[in-house]
Amino acid sequence: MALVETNQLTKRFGERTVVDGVTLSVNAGEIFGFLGKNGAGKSTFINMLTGIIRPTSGTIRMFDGVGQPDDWKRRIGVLPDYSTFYDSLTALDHLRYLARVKGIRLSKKECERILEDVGLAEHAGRKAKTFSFGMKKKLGIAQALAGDPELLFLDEPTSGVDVESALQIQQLLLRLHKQGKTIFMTSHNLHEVEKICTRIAIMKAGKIASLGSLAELQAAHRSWRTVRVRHSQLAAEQKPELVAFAECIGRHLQWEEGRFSLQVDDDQNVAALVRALVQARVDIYGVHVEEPSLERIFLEE
Ligand SMILES: Nc1ncnc2c1ncn2[C@@H]1O[C@H](COP(=O)(O)OP(=O)(O)OP(=O)(O)O)[C@@H](O)[C@H]1O
Repeated sequence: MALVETNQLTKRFGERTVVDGVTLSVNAGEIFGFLGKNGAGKSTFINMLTGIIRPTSGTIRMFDGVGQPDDWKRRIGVLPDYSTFYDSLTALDHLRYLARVKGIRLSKKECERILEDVGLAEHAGRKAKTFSFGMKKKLGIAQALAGDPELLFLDEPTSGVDVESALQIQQLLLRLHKQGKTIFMTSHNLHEVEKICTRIAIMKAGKIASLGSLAELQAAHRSWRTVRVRHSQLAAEQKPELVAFAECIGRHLQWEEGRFSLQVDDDQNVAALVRALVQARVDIYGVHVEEPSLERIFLEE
């Protein structure tokens, strides 16, 4: 079931088209990673889906067309690209306040459970002005979870937080996913996206440049796989010839003492490389072929 479907969704600010005719659908049960360089249009896209800004043109269909736009607000939880906190309100107050704005009931016990989920249980009664950046991020996620929404829009849920907090947030997202929640998130942490997202879109200048699971993106960019070889010592006169051969069949050659890496676009070239080394009587200690990382796909997209 598609929880989010957009058709030719477009947003212009003045003369500038920031989201350019995006047609996309996100199904129930996905952790959908929405990537793109700064200014690609990700937040603008999310802000249209969450009703913060109005599209210039195109359509949005939520929850498979079931329910009214007023209900959608209660069925989604949002961590916006910037969150506002009130210095003199505690973490608990923030959840209660958000519940009132959303028009949902939230008991103290439920608030405490949410704060526990995000790792803020001990700080429930502390005022937000005493919170670190990472704690505020967790509080923002707690607000998104208020009312047990089935669909979460999280704009950079781990940006600016320390490694330990980022891992805790990633674990939380995986737990929420296991509980059946659908998550639409942006992130600049490609390693995190590789680890937790079930499907990925890369946005470029307002359009979707790539879309699919990590395996599908890798398959579409297979020409970028990297071969790593560990080998025995080369005689001085052997190296120029082997380097010339490697550069002829691949690219981005990096050769150090006893090991090299090369990008190739065809399995035949892996075989040719190994043959060339064997013919040169070089002992091969290891050959490892790596699929392109999301970082490489992202940079070359
Ligand atoms: N209200 C606005 N008025 C004019 N321009 C805007 C407005 N909101 C966003 N923009 C512009 O739209 C472009 C896309 O912004 P957006 O915040 O959607 O990008 P993003 O992909 O989320 O970037 P980042 O990764 O930095 O958060 C930017 O150039 C931004 O300056």
